Amino acid sequence: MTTGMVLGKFLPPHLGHAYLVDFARHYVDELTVVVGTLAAEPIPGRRRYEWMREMFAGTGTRVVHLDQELPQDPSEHPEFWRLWEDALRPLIPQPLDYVFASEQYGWKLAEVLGAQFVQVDIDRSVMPVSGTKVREQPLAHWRYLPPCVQSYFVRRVSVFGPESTGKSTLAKDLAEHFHSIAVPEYARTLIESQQGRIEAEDIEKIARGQAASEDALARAANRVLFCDTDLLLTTIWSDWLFDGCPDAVSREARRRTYDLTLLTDVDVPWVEDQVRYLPQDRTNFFQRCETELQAHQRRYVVLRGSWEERFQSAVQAVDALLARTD
Ligand SMILES: NC(=O)c1ccc[n+]([C@@H]2O[C@H](COP(=O)([O-])OP(=O)(O)OC[C@H]3O[C@@H](n4cnc5c(N)ncnc54)[C@H](O)[C@@H]3O)[C@@H](O)[C@H]2O)c1
Repeated sequence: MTTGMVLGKFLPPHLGHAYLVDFARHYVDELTVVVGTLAAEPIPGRRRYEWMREMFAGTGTRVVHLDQELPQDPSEHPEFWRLWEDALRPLIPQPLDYVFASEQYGWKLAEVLGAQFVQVDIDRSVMPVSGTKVREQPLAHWRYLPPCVQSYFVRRVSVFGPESTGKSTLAKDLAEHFHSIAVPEYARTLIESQQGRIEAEDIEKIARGQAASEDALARAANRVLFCDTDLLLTTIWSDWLFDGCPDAVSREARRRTYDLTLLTDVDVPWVEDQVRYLPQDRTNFFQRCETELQAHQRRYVVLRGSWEERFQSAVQAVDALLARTD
């Protein structure tokens, strides 16, 4: 039986790393992937370790987490190699036959661990991507990211506002225009299943369903996810209808962040349907929406005018968002 090891920071994991790990696991019988992380790095180590576990689940690959604060380059410490050997030995099989890497340091690392070095793609010619490039411009390297990592970098756009102002249609139209997807409004699903009734206890179910749907679809989006409403709007509805909102829902609403919010104004005709509550209060509701967006320091754009004008303003705002590199 042959054994091997891949070591990396995976900051974040991308398809170049996936190629290296897949190569290695097809080369040996038993592969260990060591996810080495430092506390000060920009993406939490635990998350990277979980991503790598998810990416190779069911393949027989062992993924382990090394979160010791080790020097990162031989120039940083006179005992660099001994420190790394001591840290790695307890995590890897004995004996270790092969070390796989696309780095020159692989030669020395293999020697220290008593293994042979297998060089994979030093020039990164198969998957021309790096962690630095992904962190600098995640959207430009989208196709090199696995779905779990895409969901971390996806830009979230919330379509927000009073009822009957075209939110659902706009979210779907935007999704189509940007070749992505829209998260449907979960309240509608729930309320329709109750023949139009809503009670205070439904607020938590609505919030849970909305959040679950958003998180599920974040993995399937193409760079930008359009959310037909979000939990902040659920808290406003809860206040409006039931004079208060469960703490858990308010907390979760504060925790969730959006890169852009499109606030739809009420200068369009009212359309009646089963899931409608406040025809006479749309203007007040709109004002409350704007106040809450400001209080939560959300970046937002108000959409006004005809359906076409709203759509064009929304496209412009999303284009600007996708062009941003921050
Ligand atoms: N610099 C050294 O001499 C040295 C020696 C021993 C250990 N280390 C430590 O090893 C750890 C891992 O470092 P890292 O920066 O190599 O991790 P990394 O996450 O950048 O890379 C992990 C592995 O994937 C390979 N890889 C990256 N992009 C690839 C692509 N597009 N195609 C194919 N393969 C690709 C890398 O070459 C490496 O072998 C760090 O903690 C580092 O300090 C460094």
